[in-house]
Amino acid sequence: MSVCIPFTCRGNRSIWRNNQRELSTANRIYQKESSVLQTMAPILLNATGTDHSDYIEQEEVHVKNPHLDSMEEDILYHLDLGTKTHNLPAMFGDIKFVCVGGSANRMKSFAQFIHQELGLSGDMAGIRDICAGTDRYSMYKVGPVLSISHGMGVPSMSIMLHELIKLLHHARCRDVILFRIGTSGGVGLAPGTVVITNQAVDSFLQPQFEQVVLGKVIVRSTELDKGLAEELLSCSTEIPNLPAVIGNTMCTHDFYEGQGRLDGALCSFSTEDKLEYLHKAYDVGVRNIEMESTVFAAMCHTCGLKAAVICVTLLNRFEGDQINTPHEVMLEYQQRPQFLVSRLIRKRLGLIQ
Ligand SMILES: O=P(O)(O)O[C@H]1O[C@H](CO)[C@@H](O)[C@H]1O
Ligand SMILES: O=c1cc[nH]c(=O)[nH]1
Repeated sequence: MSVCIPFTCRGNRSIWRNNQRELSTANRIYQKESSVLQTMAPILLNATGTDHSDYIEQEEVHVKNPHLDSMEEDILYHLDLGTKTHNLPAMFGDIKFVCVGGSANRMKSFAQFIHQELGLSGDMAGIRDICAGTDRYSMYKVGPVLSISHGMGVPSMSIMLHELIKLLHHARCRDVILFRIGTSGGVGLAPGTVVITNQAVDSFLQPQFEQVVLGKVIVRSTELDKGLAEELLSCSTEIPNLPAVIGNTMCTHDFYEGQGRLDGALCSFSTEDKLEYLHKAYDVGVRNIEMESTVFAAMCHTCGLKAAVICVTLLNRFEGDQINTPHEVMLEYQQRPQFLVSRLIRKRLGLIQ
């Protein structure tokens, strides 16, 4: 008996509701048979190849770690979840869309917004933070959508993603799509423009993510799903006042010097040096700068997960460094990636044309 209920992304709302009913029946069975289920994971835990095509054929969530196979229990420490303490297939088995963003408040607002957008019943005012037992990340589940904060920078995103991908794997999720909905500095774009990432590049403008492992550098591709990016761009044309482009996104390890800002506590370069760097980035297609896209793209790509990065620009970096946009305008800007992702989700669920 598997609790992984087939889910048709392009199906309609009633299919999803039926799946909810089946899932809760399955969960009751799970509670009786959890020991049997422990041995039935359909996931290739011990996949060790390096070629992405080794993993992409089945649309399951692949964990590339053979050691997990022999662990009796997996504690997802920073999410305050675990395989023995929580019935992960019951709690998360129906997840199809995962939206991540830096701020805990933004991801709570997104959960409330998507609840309304999906036309679900119930009061969302007191929505529960699934990770409330830890103050590292916040997580909300709304039907087939999971909304999670990741904090700022690559290490924070990376820790969250390790545990999120294991969570999706333990929960036996299938056909999951991940979106990063964030903010960024624009390069040659009007503030408020949404950039859908074509390629995530590092500070050397290379489409790769470098991780130091046992004192050696491992390089991973930051390829994102081109079809998904085009689908998002097409959704943007259906939403009024939502300027969007597809462009490359530079991911840095710092907000100030690392992004060529002249206004940090330290600055070792001139205005001319800054502009030369930003123009060099612009010439290779960079249209925005943020701080997590490379590790997000690399980890999703390696694990065979479809992913997209959608960040609104808060300023045009050719024109300045300080973010002085009024608070209400900033809030409206931050909602733009959410509107876009919501539209795509509703289309995929068959709720709108
Ligand atoms: O708005 P979020 O998602 O936090 O993303 C951007 O904003 C933060 C810097 O202000 C960095 O995390 C950067 O990537
Ligand atoms: O300039 C900016 C704005 C938001 N986030 C960034 O990382 N950089």
